Amino acid sequence: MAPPAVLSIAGSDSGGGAGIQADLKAFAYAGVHGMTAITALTAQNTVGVTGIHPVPAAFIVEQVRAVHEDIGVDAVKIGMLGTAATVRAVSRALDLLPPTTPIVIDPVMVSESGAVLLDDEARQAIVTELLPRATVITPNLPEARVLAGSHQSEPASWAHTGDASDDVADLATTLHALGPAHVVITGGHRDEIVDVFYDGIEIHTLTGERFPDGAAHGSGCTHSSTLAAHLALGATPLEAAQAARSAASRAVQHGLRDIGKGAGPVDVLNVAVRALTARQLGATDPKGHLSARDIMRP
Ligand SMILES: Nc1ncnc2c1ncn2[C@@H]1O[C@H](COP(=O)(O)OP(=O)(O)OP(=O)(O)O)[C@@H](O)[C@H]1O
Ligand SMILES: Cc1ncc(CO)c(N)n1
Repeated sequence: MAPPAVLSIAGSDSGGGAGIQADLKAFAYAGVHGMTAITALTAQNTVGVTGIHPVPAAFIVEQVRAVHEDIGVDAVKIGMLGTAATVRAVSRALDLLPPTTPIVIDPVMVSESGAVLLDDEARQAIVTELLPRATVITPNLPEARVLAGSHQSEPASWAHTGDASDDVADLATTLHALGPAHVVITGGHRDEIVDVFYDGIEIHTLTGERFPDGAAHGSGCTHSSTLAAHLALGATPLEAAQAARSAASRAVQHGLRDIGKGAGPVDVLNVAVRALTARQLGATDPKGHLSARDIMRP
């Protein structure tokens, strides 16, 4: 039987750490077929973003139409949007899909390296046009504060610092009132790594080990894509959020610290390949960097 087909509507990261490049790896790790509708090209590496080239609105819709008409879309993950025109195009594109299609929105605002990936008008458009359509939204703590209206986006202050005074559960409730069916506030920006899940009734805290942040570029993209994949596979939103937390956390644990001069990319696939290799061949490469081809060899 064919695996579910999951669509990422997101930006491209030329450095291969975040954006659609991370999303496709997360889809492969989850065992679903990944598809993409690219919203913007970024010229990006581990240190910064040197250029952003938005895709014309009509062409964003065209990409979604193409995959919907032939392949079908079992769940959607939405990442970097950039401009209000793109937000509106994505909203139009979602109108093409059956209304029951699970939609996961990661309201990407700032890259790990500090670059602004969403302008002010687009932020407002996300709140009015997209949040009410979401099955799950997955902001990190600074994004949650901005969406809740309590903070302006101030990239320089978005360091990974803990903020004990912030009541994350209250924030989740405030965001839920904006229309999404479920809210996950991810924990990467706090001292303790706890994802907070809210379904409109109960708060659940998803705990786990914190690994050093050295190679966490793409953790949020890996998280939201895994979540969408598991919804497509039939998991409940809470189960999907747990699977997403676990995949993102392992991807940070095995992140590639030696790639680039900044925060290295997370690595969700290599984890899977190593695990398979160890199980199937009873051995791993001393460096642990095996390709899928290596494990397919007779
Ligand atoms: N250092 C870490 N150790 C373990 N898990 C982590 C770590 N950092 C992030 N995570 C997990 O990764 C997922 C994404 O969280 P995070 O808050 O980092 O997203 P983000 O800030 O949107 O990511 P990005 O940096 O890609 O924009 C969450 O499930 C979170 O718990
Ligand atoms: C294209 C893209 N999407 C998302 C992020 C957030 O990590 C990024 N840095 N780049």
